[in-house]
Amino acid sequence: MGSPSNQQMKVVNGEYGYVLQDVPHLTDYIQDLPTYPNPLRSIPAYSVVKQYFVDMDDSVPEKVVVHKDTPRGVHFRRAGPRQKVYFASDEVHACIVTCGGLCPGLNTVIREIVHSLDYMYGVNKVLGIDGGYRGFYAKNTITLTPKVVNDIHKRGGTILGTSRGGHDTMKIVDSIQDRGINQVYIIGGDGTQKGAAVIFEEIRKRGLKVAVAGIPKTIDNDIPVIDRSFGFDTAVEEAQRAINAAHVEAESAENGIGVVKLMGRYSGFIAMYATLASRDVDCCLIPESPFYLEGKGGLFEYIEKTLKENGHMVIVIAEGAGQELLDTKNEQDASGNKLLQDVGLWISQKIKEHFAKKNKIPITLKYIDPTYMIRAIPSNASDNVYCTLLAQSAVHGAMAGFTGFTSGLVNGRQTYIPFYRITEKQHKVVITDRMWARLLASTNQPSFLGSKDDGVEDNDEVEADEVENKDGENQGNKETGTMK
Ligand SMILES: Nc1ncnc2c1ncn2[C@@H]1O[C@H](COP(=O)(O)OP(=O)(O)O)[C@@H](O)[C@H]1O
Ligand SMILES: O=P(O)(O)OC[C@H]1O[C@](O)(COP(=O)(O)O)[C@@H](O)[C@@H]1O
Ligand SMILES: [Mg+2]
Repeated sequence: MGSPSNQQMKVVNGEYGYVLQDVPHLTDYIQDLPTYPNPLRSIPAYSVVKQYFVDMDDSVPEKVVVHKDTPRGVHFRRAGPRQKVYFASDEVHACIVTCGGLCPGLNTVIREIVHSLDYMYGVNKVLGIDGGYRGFYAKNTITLTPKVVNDIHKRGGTILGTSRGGHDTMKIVDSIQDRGINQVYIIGGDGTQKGAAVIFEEIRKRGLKVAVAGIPKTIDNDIPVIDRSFGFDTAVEEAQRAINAAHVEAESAENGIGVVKLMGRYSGFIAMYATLASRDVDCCLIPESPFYLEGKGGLFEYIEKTLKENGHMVIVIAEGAGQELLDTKNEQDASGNKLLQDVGLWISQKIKEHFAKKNKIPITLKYIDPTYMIRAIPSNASDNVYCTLLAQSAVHGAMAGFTGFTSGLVNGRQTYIPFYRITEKQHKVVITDRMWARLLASTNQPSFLGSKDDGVEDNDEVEADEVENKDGENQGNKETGTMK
């Protein structure tokens, strides 16, 4: 994707260093659009809520830890229903698409978009696009009604299907135009949101009255700005089952070692949180923290020491960890994501070889790979509520005429975030933050910083994040009540 256009970069500067990184609005490029009173006013459940409508000037700060002399900093527009809407109920023809890898909660988001459109705004023309972006021009659509989606939150996956690759901007926007769609809800990760940004750009160029709303999806929690991604909480919880199994197996054998691989292509949040939650893990390996096997301060030395002291151990490894140590083939998936080698299998083999060579310590190693089992389950209670808020915020935003935005939780508040902030970088664990230090303290594992080629100095992304995270604690993206 090229640099964001001026339309996408709407910045408002206020007093005392206040900055609003605003999102585009249909009126930015279409003049004299009619407005309508928000139909929520006449719904009994909502009409009793005091101050139900969000004030036009409400915004949410990106950083909540401040000093007395620092400027007020970057803010995002607060999400929620507005007094006026820019679509009449019977004028709306919405569509929903899910792209990229699976994540717990996708069906809940789909359900809640359909329900919010219908029950809050009286909209009953909603299409599901089958099989990701390419479904816009290559497949049939699915008619979505509250009845059709009523039970889907109990199922894993996405009832719409998903895919990688196949993003053809012109064909997608042609299809949107030909079908008379005027609200597009795009659920997906970093790749998907980049695709959404170019779709928005083309729609704006064509001058179409079409609102484009993104809902951030990533089981890896690798999307910046937002507190955490939906499905992450579920993934951490489900990972406990695999870790427990590894621990039981390891404990039951002499010199038992349990190895658990968890998802996390570039960001090790699932592994880090699953480790912190479990307390049975002796070593957590993530992509952000390079490690080495042999010699002083290396993994083998630590395994030997742990087996001697405890008689067993559990290792959690994120799928993207240690890839630089493997024979990587440089292959990509259809979306351009690097295809990874199975690091869990590799490390299990290396450990077995090491102890076989030593001949002194017989070990029993069990390797557990629950990655796709974790990804395919329905979302837990807390993620279900979170998905509902994300979906409702997206619908309120599109109805209010906002476009080119991702709905996201920032410091515990729902906001509208411009696409360029979501796609500009990946959110990663900062290994010099307190949260990683807590993990090292809890597992007692080596930091692997002793090696001269530990890679930390060379990791630009980590350094950039470190600066960003000065007020943070390596959780979602900053200090919040949700993920401390
Ligand atoms: N830079 C990009 N521009 C346009 N579309 C993209 C871009 N990167 C990825 N996509 C599209 O977004 C979709 C999902 O991307 P992918 O990386 O597979 O998953 P995720 O969105 O979960 O990161 C795919 O259909 C892919 O073609
Ligand atoms: O679904 P695939 O193609 O097997 O890819 C697996 C990848 O998908 C993920 O689960 C999520 O990645 P995306 O958010 O990019 O879809 C990664 O953790 C994992 O590396
Ligand atoms: Mg991705």
